[in-house]
Amino acid sequence: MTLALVNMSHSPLLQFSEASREVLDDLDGAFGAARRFAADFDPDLIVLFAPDHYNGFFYELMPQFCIGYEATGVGDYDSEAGPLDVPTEIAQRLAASVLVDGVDCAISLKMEVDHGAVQPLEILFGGITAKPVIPIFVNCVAPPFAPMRRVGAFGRAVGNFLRDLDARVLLIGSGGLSHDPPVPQIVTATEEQRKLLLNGRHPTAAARAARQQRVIDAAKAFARGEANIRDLNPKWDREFMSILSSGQLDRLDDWTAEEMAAEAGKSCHEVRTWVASHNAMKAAVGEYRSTFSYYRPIPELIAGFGVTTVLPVDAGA
Ligand SMILES: O=C(O)CCc1cccc(O)c1O
Ligand SMILES: [Fe+2]
Repeated sequence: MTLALVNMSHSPLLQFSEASREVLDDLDGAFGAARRFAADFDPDLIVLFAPDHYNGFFYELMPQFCIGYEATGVGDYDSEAGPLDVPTEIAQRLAASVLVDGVDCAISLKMEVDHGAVQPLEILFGGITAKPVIPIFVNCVAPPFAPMRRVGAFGRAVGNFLRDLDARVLLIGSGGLSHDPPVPQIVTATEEQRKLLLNGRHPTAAARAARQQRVIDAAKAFARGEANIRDLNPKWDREFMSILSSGQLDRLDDWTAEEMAAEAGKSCHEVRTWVASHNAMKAAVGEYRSTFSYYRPIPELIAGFGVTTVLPVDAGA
């Protein structure tokens, strides 16, 4: 086993925003650093912790964690559609091992993934089939949420399996830090939104376009300071990132979902992918160190945007 980790925020607004050249160039610099890190590491396998935004997982049956044995990109926001290259046999052994380790985890023989899983693969590797990847869904948008200590335990169970796997594995955690994009909420949903949240699989092109346009318009208003969504919280984001880089992951155990959303917006729960992946890293390798870290609050993307790369302490300089 040899491990490396990349955590990165995502935003489908990257392709649809009015962010300035300066902002996009700055962000591209961070993507470049993460891309070089991934290329240097040259993984045999990617283990990708990702949220879903009501494209593959719905309230009809909402797990907290799900390991994909096969997976397909749905192509929202022009993200790449089609099958991922999932090594099914390893995914099966991973799931069995996580269960034996004491964390109840769903499996999917036909997972559908959205920009949350696809965007980091596109940015780091140029596409969804460039490398074998095991996608792992972590519920980050649909309350109620697993307690943070459970997210940690899940990550460690994944790490315990990877420790004994004979492969170079790149862990990825995908998702924003503080942010509050207008994803429909079950408690305030209209009749039509309720249908989407319950089982909105495979919407018509028109329905998808309308839904996405709402988010694109909200981003433009937010950048002008006019949207009715929660502000980004750079202080919270920086503190969260410094806890992860400190290695003291148990400091996150008692964070409650309500406090997190109150401080950093409803979609800040996407940090659960960072927490799971860091716990996996720590369980597999022991001490780790950050080798690159970028942060910038980017309202045009509705994202406190972070990019970090991490190696085991004993991996050399
Ligand atoms: O329409 C959606 O599905 C939400 C899109 C979205 C926007 C900003 C940051 C994100 O992380 C994100 O996922
Ligand atoms: Fe997201």
